[in-house]
Amino acid sequence: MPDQTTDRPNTPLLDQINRPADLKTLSDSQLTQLASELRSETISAVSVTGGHLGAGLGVVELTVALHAVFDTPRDKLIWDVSHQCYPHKILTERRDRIRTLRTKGGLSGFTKRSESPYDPFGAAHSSTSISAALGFSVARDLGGVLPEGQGDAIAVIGDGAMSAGMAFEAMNNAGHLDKRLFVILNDNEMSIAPPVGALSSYLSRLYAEEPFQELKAAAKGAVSLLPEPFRQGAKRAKDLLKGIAVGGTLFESFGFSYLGPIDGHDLDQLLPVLRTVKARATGPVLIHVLTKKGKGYAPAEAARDKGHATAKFDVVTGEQKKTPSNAPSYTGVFGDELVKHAARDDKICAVTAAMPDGTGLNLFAERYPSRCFDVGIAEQHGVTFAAALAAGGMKPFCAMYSTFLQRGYDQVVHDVAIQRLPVRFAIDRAGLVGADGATHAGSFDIGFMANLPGMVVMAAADEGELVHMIATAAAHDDGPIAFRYPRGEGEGVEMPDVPQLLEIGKGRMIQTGARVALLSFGTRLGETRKAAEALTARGITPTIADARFAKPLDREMILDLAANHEALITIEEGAVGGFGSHVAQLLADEGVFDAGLKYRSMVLPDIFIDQASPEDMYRVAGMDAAQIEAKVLEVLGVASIGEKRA
Ligand SMILES: Cc1ncc(C[n+]2csc(CCOP(=O)(O)OP(=O)(O)O)c2C)c(N)n1
Ligand SMILES: CC(=O)[C@@H](O)[C@H](O)COP(=O)(O)O
Ligand SMILES: [Mg+2]
Repeated sequence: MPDQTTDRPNTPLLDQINRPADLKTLSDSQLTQLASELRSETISAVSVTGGHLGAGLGVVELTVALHAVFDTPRDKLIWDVSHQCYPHKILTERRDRIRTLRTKGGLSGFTKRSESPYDPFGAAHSSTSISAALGFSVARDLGGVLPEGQGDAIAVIGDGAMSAGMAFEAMNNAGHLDKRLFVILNDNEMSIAPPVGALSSYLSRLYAEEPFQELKAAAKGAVSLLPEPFRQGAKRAKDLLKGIAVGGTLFESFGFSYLGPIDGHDLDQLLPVLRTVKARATGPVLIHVLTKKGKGYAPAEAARDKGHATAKFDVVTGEQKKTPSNAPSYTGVFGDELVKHAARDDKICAVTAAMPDGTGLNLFAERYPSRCFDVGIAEQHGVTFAAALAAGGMKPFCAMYSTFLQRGYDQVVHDVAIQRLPVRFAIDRAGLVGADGATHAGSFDIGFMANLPGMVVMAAADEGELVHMIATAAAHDDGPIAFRYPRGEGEGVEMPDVPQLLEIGKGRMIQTGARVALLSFGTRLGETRKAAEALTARGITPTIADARFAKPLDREMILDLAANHEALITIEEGAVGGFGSHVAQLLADEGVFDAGLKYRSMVLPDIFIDQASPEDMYRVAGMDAAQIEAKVLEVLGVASIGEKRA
């Protein structure tokens, strides 16, 4: 029951836990009680902050069991993606700050080395945990020294994350090195969307073949039944538990001992199994644990995404407190527009890497299921697959978040760009994204796409522009093309009745002024306009242009702006090495600096910016309207308001 005075759950046992070592003093039945309190505390905390709820609720018992059995931080507990780490944070000396999750100055929503010694390896992109656990195991065996010591390495990886190539690369290597390490496969039959692909079917078969109830009944005696040692002997744990032979598992062929499936919500199963493997394992062991995403909170269990991510919510009703939107989201505009194009052109198809809802392709999948491909968490494969779809005469839109496209970069270079294949990259979550912080910021795509020969790179300044760019990309058959747009809602502009086909490499003038030209690439155009208004009030009316293209550049427009203004400032939501760098290169090559142009480039600073609201993050980056105004004043040598007052 919640404590009515504070709106917080009653957690008498949890209140006595300051660190994981305290769990060692609890009996198994107290650990079960602790898990229940930990679940209530997690729900309560996320109701205040919003964030990733379902995954954490699914691993509450697992978190308790792991901390009760292993000795963190000496043992290295590595959470894959780490969106399920909130219960872990509560148990590892961060409960006092748990209601600051994902906010400016607060706890990160992911594990983070700089935050706690209990987070030995940061994550937020998926499928890195087995590689990391293997690295720790090898470092330990080679005598690597850490202040907290080095014990076992344990990776907890979800069924979605397990489908990615990197997880298999790591297992391949781990089986070969034969190091003692533990992989907990947390199988909840969910990714963000229902998982897809052969591995998912394989895992379902694994436990469909096991009469789970029988296994549950046998589990209390599991310790004595476990094979010894795990790595040897023909019989598998599951064979022993059930008394029949069902053949080797995929994981065993990688050199892992396989144990499971076990009920990940039952501490009577988890504790003996973990204690035994800790005592006896010599090589790599995979423990297959079945859990429910959203477990123990009805609204999450009932939700389509099992409470994967939520806004702040009312704990009693589960109702989310979403801020009403004033404009369509960029993602929504992309999803709607692509469906319209697909209706007219049956060659248009779409690829997502496990993010059908996040990229807006869910609508496409509904309407044109045979032309929409969720490839799972497999950005590398997704890009190459799209390249071959293009080579095969289709018109693929490869829709990925900027940050996740990073994982498919060699494929962008090697399979798409070098072969000049017309893949259309819809790059969502471009720029700073807010609560997910630095790991999810789309900071680098302008740089890494625009430096590729033959790649066309566009950025939408608003949702209307996005409509034009989708149409332009659909029509562009001569090589690859990319368009980027941010997370969240658009500017509220009037939507075009008919999409325009943009001339490749041509920008547009927004307003003509004097002395200084502001050349924006992307959605900073809104802040640029605000800055221009403030400057106009001070008697300086800047010229504003929207570049639309970082590659190819609108040379004519840029050189014209340079020739007719005392100063030129470029503004983009990306790191150094992007649009501004290309403009600077052009200006240098054309000798414009020799003629005395004052040039400044406003880019994301050379730091990883921690989570906050996107507005706050852009302020930290020095890129809001007031900071654009200040930059203009500085470059023109005009005293700013602050300086005048001083
Ligand atoms: C490389 C990469 N691609 C996509 C994502 C987005 N993503 C975050 S969690 C998630 C689903 C993970 O599913 P699973 O591993 O089964 O964990 P669960 O949420 O079910 O606990 C996805 C696709 C990501 N974090 N990293
Ligand atoms: C953990 C993860 O990678 C995703 O859940 C991500 O947080 C989704 O971000 P959006 O909310 O922008 O879709
Ligand atoms: Mg899952």
